Parts: sequence; structure tokens; C-alpha cells
Amino acid sequence: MTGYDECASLIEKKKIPFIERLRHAVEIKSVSNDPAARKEVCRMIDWTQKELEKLGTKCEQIKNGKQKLQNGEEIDLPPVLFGTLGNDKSKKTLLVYGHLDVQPADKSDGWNTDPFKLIEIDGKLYGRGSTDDKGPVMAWINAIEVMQELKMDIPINIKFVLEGMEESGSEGLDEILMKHKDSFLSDVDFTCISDNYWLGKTKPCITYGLRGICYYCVEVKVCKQDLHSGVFGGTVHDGMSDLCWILSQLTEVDGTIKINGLKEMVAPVTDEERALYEKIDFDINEYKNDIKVEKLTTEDKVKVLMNRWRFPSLSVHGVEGAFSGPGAKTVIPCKVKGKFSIRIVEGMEPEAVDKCVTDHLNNLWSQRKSPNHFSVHPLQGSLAWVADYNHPHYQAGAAAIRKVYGVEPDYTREGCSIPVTLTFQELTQKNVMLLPIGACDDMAHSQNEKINVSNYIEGTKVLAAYLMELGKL
Ligand SMILES: C[C@H](N)C(=O)N[C@@H](Cc1c[nH]cn1)C(=O)O
Ligand SMILES: [Zn+2]
Ligand SMILES: [Zn+2]
Repeated sequence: MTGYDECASLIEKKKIPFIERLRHAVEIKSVSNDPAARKEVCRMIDWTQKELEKLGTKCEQIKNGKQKLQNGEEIDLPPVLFGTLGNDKSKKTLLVYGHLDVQPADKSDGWNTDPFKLIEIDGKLYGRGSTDDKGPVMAWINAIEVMQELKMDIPINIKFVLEGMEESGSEGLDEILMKHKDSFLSDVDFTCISDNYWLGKTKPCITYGLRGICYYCVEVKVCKQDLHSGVFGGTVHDGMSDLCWILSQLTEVDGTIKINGLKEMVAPVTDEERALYEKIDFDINEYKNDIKVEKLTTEDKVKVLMNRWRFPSLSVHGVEGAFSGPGAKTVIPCKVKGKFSIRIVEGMEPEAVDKCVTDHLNNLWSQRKSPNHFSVHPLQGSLAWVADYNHPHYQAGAAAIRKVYGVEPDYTREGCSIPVTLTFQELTQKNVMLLPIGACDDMAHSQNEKINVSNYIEGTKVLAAYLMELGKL
């Protein structure tokens, strides 16, 4: 009978067409935060639908609502792609979630190659979305294609939810899923998401927790239009200085958040949890060397992991409206918008976090005594997620990893956010597992994002092996 070994060897043989599939995906500039790229997000969804239909998946694009842009204009959100492969009542049903949108990227950000071309160098496939999340979505398609080519019975019905707004807070997705709770989602037995990364470079892991995110925009408005700083400097109150002062009041130098009320919300760490973190194989020096940082906020392994996964963190992302080009432009920006986010953890509710943040910022502003106009806008809010990793579903994931890599996986959390994860858990009332295939140095969201050819190909094997393992549950 055809089994895992035949499947693995066909995956090896199909390495080139699988890389070509990822190449096609990366070339579609499906950047979700750019309204001008919305058509490309829709094109990525259409193309993926065709790939799924080739496998016999019945697909439907679910219309999403409108996105209100900051200038007041409204544009269509991209549709959400639902797919159903198999409808055998004697089989269980797996829900696979992934996203087809990517973070913005430009060669001028410091990429060595064109971010929207897949370039192979020394066994690494560089390109925006190669690891987040086009590579893993393509790996699901590859795995199913191989099982079908070998005429293997896929022992599970598969449903897909693929979206195009994850990198922008999954706008509209929760509402769509809630509407389909008693229809499309009603028979789901497990959800699996491959959209994060290993803790290291060589050892695979399974992930059972994510932080949530609350994202803010702080606006300081000075006047109608930018002003010559030589002509007007010294007469108007500088908006960028106001904004920089405000943003500098949010954290201590070691990252401790200075916003009242947040620390109190964090669920206490149990002894059992601490013991789990102590056992995790994690090399701080390698971590520092990978990102070329000399000193971390703490050098203690457990504290580093807890700061990444288990405690909130605040990051300032950028300023809209300010001069950022090369050279020396002498202008006073008329309006600047600072962007920052807080990764939130168990116990923290976005609405309560928004209140603390808004109160803190308004209080700071009243201390500043600037006559400029100040406003705070919460842009996104999603909860943290934790799952039961003792569930048999996780054992199926672990068995698949043992088959491919011959090792027991690490059980990890992840500091980043996939807003819909908790929604799946709550709507289906079934177990959700994250099964990453990429390595810790893939540099998602950053310059030179990549996935190793070996991770992409072995990852395809893991997903195929996992589908086989699910048949045993
Ligand atoms: C983990 C996932 N691959 C990811 O990168 N998620 C984003 C989600 C997000 C939410 N708002 C903006 N992006 C992240 O954690 O930043
Ligand atoms: Zn992602
Ligand atoms: Zn991402």
C-alpha cells in the first residue's frame, strides 16, 4: 500500500515544480496595507482558488465588507476564500487556515534582491511572503497534490479558510466566520495553521500560544501644510517634537511599559509554566548573533522567552507624514502620525487596553502644554490565544514531525499574532494547533525574508504526514 515513504520521495522529485508554485505566488504583490495593491490581493486569491480547484476543491469567495480609509474613502475588503475538499461523513474534518497577503517590501528598504521575485541563493528562497505565509500555504497544496498523484486515500475531509487581510488585522474575517459558524464551520474537528516559525534553525516545533495585538495611531496636527523651517521655525510649535516626546514616554529603556493599568491585567505565571520554559532548548547567544544585537533587555533564558511570549511588549513602528528620505529637507511637517502597537497576553482585553492607552496618552498631552491638535486612534485589537497541547491533535502533529525529522518537537508559544486563531477555537469548540515549517532566521516582515528549500520541502512532507496521522485519530 502506498504510504509516507512513497509520498516523501515524490515530494523530493517535485521540488522544482513546488518552487515554481511558490515563485508564482511571491510574484503577486498582495500587500494588504496598501489600498493601491488591493487588486493584487484579489488576484492572489483568484490564483490560489485555481490551484485548489485543480485538486478538486470546491471553492467559494465570500464577500467581505468595506474598509474605511483614513481619508474617509471606503474600499472593498478582499473576499475570503473558503474551500472544501472531500465530504465523506465517515471521516473527520480538518480546517486549514492561511493568509495570502504580505507585509509591504521595497528594494530600497535594504533588500539584496527584488522582494517580489523568488531568488534561490545557497539553498534559500528569498522573497516577500516566502515564509509568511505563501510558502506554508503552497506546502499544503503540494502535500495534497502528491497524495492525490499517488492515488492515496486522504483520510480526512479538508476545509480551507484563506484570507487576504491578515497582515492588516484580519479585518472582516471574524464577522464572516461568525456568520458561517453553523454551516461551513459546523463539522470542523480540528484546525491547523502553518503561519509561524521554529524557535531555532534545526529543530521543528509545534506552537500552542500566541500573543494578541492592539495597534495605535497618534496624530499631531500643526497647520494646513508643511512649512519652511527657516521661515517659520521658532514661531510655531513643532509637531514632530511633540510626537517624539509622547512616543518616548511609553516605555523605559529596558522595554518596561509605562502605561498604568496594563501590568495588573496580565494573568500570573504558574510554577508549572515556569518549569516548562526552563526545559526549552534555546540558545541566547545564537539568538543575539542571528539578529546582530549585542545586549538584550535581559540575558536570562526564561525571561527572554517570557518577554517574547508571555508578557506584553510595546513597539514603536514609524511616523507617517514626516520627512524620511535621503539628504536634508528643511521642512516642518504639518501633520504627523506615530504608529505603535502592544502585543497583549492572557488576561488583557483589547477594549480595556485601549482605555488605559488613551488615558495615558491624553494625560501626557495635557502635560506637554502644546497648542497643536492631538488625537489617538486605536486601529486593531485581537486577543491572545492558548491551546491544550495535551490534546491528541498535537500528538498527530508530533508523530508527523517524528516521521520526517526523526525527533520529538519542541512545544513553543509565539510572540506574534494571528488574530483569527482564537475565533476558530471558540466558534468550532475544537482544538487548534500551529504547525510551523519555517526557521527562526527566516526574517518574516523584514528585509531579505526567505524560506530554506529544505524547510519548504521537508515542511511539505510534514503536512502530508500530518494528514495521514489525522486519519488515526
Ligand atoms: C504570525 C503571522 N505570520 C504574523 O506575522 N502576524 C502578524 C499579524 C498582524 C496583526 N496586525 C498586523 N499584523 C503580526 O503578528 O504582526
Ligand atoms: Zn503570517
Ligand atoms: Zn506576518
